[in-house]
Amino acid sequence: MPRLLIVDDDPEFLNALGRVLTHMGQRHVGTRSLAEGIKEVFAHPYDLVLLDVILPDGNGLEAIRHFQMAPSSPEVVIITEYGDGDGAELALRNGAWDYIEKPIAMTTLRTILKRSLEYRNKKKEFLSHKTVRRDKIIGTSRQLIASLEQLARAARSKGNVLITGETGTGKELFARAIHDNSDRRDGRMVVVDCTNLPRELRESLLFGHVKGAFTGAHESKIGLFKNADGGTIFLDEVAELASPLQKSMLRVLQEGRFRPVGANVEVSSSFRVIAATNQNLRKMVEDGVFRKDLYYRLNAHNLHLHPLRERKEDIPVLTRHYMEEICNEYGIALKSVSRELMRVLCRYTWPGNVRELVNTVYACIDNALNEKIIYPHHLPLDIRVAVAKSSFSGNGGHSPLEKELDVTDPQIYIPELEPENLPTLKEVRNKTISTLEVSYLSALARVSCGNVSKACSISGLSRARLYELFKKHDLNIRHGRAFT
Ligand SMILES: Nc1ncnc2c1ncn2[C@@H]1O[C@H](COP(=O)(O)OP(=O)(O)OP(=O)(O)O)[C@@H](O)[C@H]1O
Repeated sequence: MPRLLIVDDDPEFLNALGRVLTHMGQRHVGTRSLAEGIKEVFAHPYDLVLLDVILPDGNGLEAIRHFQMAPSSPEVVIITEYGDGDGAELALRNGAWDYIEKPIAMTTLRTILKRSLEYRNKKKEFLSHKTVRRDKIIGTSRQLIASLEQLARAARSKGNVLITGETGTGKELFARAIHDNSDRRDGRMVVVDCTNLPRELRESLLFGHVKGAFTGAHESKIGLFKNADGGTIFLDEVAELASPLQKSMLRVLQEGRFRPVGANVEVSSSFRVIAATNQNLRKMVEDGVFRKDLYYRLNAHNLHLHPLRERKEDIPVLTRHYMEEICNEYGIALKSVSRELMRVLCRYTWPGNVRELVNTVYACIDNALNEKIIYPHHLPLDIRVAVAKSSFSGNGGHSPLEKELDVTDPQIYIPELEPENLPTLKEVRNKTISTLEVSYLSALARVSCGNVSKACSISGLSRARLYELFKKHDLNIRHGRAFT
């Protein structure tokens, strides 16, 4: 049964909401400050946190990520007395599931609980790899999980798929995953780069030809569509298909039959099409430069991949994954990523998306030579320049994730204080270190997916010290994605 945590400093509201939840049969716990709430969520697994905004020790909107970093990574719903558009935007951008105003109508509460818990179950299913083998697809952001859901749906169905997204977002990677998860996985996935089809040879490349069909056709040859028989054909950059080809392609897609160049009879092939584009194909249809009928044929399922700048949460995990992979490829010891470097990576906008990130990791490793830790000065100059420029552009380029990584930011951990209650420096220091450790351990549990050896290698901690720290903070290591 799902567990809910309420964080609200108003005892009356806490009691009233608690009674309603009990009446609904929901298990719940109430806490009255951010510190208490964060401690609770790190100590026990929760599915949903109902979080107030104005709390005695800080602002709930700024603490959303801290709750989500707990081992059970709960969904967060913001509940506020003073709702406004900016707060709602900030809440959703910081990863909240929803933003609602008090007093809360029973129906609203019911709907939110139902939807968020349903979403959470689905997410669990995807993350546990049971419904879809995600293979090399790395990332845990909400956007990536949504794309994985679309992937699973597309893989189960027989319809064609159109994958959209900017360059380097992983369209080909997802196409392969759809094929590998579909019932055509034993057939081939044939890739056709539609930008690169030589004009005079394109029909023969796609549909094949018979001997003597044209000068140089010394042998009969089957084309790419026949090669994909029983499998999948991946039309990369489909927006680049020349108009005459769009017409023949439509026919092939409709009939599953085509005539090789110079042949008298048609051949058939059973294939499924996955097409990809970084263009706005719908707009091209409206502008009359792409066939509407072909567009609808291709777009039985649409899978959209978000640019990396909209899912910065994936940057650390992708960076570490490729750092490990490339160090293995080079046969060198694993290099670690400094916090400063990660901060710069999270500030950059990644116009070339994951491909650019992968190339950047290569460049950093090359530039670091024998150094064990990668720092910002190992980055390619253009990235350092872009980030430096953006930090003078008003907001300092700070993303919520960057703040999250900046675990030493004292504002996060020192509550607002009355002058007469100012604690000693030692007390503040101990509290800050303690909060920092809790934050770090939970992040560690998440990035190492519960693998103790990996966690020790990332953190530089011995096994004994790792367990000691978990115990010290009363974190239950058996829960959620904690260590096994
Ligand atoms: N979620 C991801 N996890 C791991 N690697 C990824 C992910 N997304 C993309 N990549 C990697 O980024 C690189 C680019 O991916 P891919 O070629 O699939 O992008 P694309 O969208 O097809 O690009 P283009 O539009 O330029 O053809 C590849 O090395 C791929 O493995």
